[in-house]
Amino acid sequence: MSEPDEASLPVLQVMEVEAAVEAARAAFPGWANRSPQERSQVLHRLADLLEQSLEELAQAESKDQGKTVALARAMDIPRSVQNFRFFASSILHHTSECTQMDHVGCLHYTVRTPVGIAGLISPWNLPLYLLTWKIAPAIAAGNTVIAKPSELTSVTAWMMCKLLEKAGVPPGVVNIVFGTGPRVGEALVSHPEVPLISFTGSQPTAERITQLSAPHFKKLCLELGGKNPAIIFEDANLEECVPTTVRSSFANQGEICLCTSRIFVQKRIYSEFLKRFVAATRMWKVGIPSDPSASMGALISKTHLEKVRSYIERARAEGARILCGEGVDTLSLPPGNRGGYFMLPTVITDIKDESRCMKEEIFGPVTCVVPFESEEEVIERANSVKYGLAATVWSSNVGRVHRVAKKLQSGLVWTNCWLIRELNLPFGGMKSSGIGREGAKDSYNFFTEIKTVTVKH
Ligand SMILES: NC(=O)C1=CN([C@@H]2O[C@H](COP(=O)(O)OP(=O)(O)OC[C@H]3O[C@@H](n4cnc5c(N)ncnc54)[C@H](O)[C@@H]3O)[C@@H](O)[C@H]2O)C=CC1
Ligand SMILES: N/C(=C\C=C\C(=O)O)C(=O)O
Repeated sequence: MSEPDEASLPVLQVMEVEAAVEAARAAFPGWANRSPQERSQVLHRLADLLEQSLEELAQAESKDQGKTVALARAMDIPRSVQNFRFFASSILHHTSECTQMDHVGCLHYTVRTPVGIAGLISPWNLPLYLLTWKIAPAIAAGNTVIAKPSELTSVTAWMMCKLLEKAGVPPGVVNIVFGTGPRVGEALVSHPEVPLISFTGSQPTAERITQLSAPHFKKLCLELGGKNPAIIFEDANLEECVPTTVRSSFANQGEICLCTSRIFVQKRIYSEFLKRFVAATRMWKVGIPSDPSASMGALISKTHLEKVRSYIERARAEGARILCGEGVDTLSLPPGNRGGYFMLPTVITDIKDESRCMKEEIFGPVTCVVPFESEEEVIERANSVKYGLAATVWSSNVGRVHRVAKKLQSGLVWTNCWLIRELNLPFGGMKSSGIGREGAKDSYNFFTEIKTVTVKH
């Protein structure tokens, strides 16, 4: 067969979504009727196979995305394995509600059933990690899925496809479609037989998905960006706070929706914190992704690198100070890698809360540090952006930690730590950071329909 030409590619990709819907529709009754135990066994087998391919997958993820192999090996692939193991186990433990109305002789209970064909769309920053975070709960609950990884990072999804049959996933249960958002993503979102969409990515795309889904009243779970504050009180343990805040700002090149990008430091410790933070940032080595001593690899694309750099330029033009990183320090790379999309982790200060660098998601290795005086003031400033995804609070005062956590408009608050994940509990954001939550019970609720049954006796 000859290669398709450019003009026929969009049509073929949309036809692929149609074929995936047919396969998912055909597979649904058989898969939904299996017991949770049977589905659980299949998920465990898939987890085992992914784990056996850990090194190969980590190398591929790094090559495709730009992150270090060390991070893919320690975080992305193990978490993908854990996603399947976790939902293989949690699906066995759900219970339903029951209430009685003895005065009218009635018993009421709820039943849950899988929704049908789930549409899953994931981004490029944590490719297999986020794709499996959606596939695992969806199929554990008895749905069939059509999953679309980002067109920028599709390789590990394709590698996983080759393991599905071996794991015993019946044909048609997991369908992975490849292609761009406007072509393949929209064909999936607009399809009348796909009643549910779980999406992680940018706010403009989420808006488009919401518009396309509206005529069909689809169930939506949208996990979007953040402009995450770190609030550092004067009684914080800086020994722990500084290295963790460097990690929370620059892990995965700052390309995690949970990364810190606004650091508020109480005035009394501001200079001391800045001194230590800048020194620790300078130790955060940028290197080629295969370098085991590198903390950070390359950004995802030239376009993205330019976007991230443009924020630094903007801050400079506004009179902010760049303390380290881009334009201040020299990036040292082997000659063959100098054309890559690398940049140094960058710390900005003397910047106003109204600056776009303090308001908009940059999604790169850039963080701003500003001082604050009081608890009330910092809560108001932390909440003054449109996002509400993740915050960190650093203090040794237990009462304050609880008080501040409660007042922050944020779906997640980590105190004296960052990115310690409890997969049982709800994950997601408020305000423009999205709608819906994922996690053991929340994912189960999202990927099932509920029905109330009343029995008169
Ligand atoms: N979780 C997060 O918070 C993420 C945030 N971002 C933010 O978004 C910015 C842009 O990154 P992108 O990769 O362009 O994100 P994006 O939102 O465009 O892409 C995410 C996924 O949505 C798909 N998609 C794009 N347009 C679509 C449409 N019209 N219908 C259905 N699916 C569609 C893409 O193909 C990809 O699989 C980043 O610079 C960053 O600020 C990006 C990735 C993850
Ligand atoms: N959704 C994202 C990160 C999630 C991390 C987790 O579930 O642990 C993101 O960066 O887009």
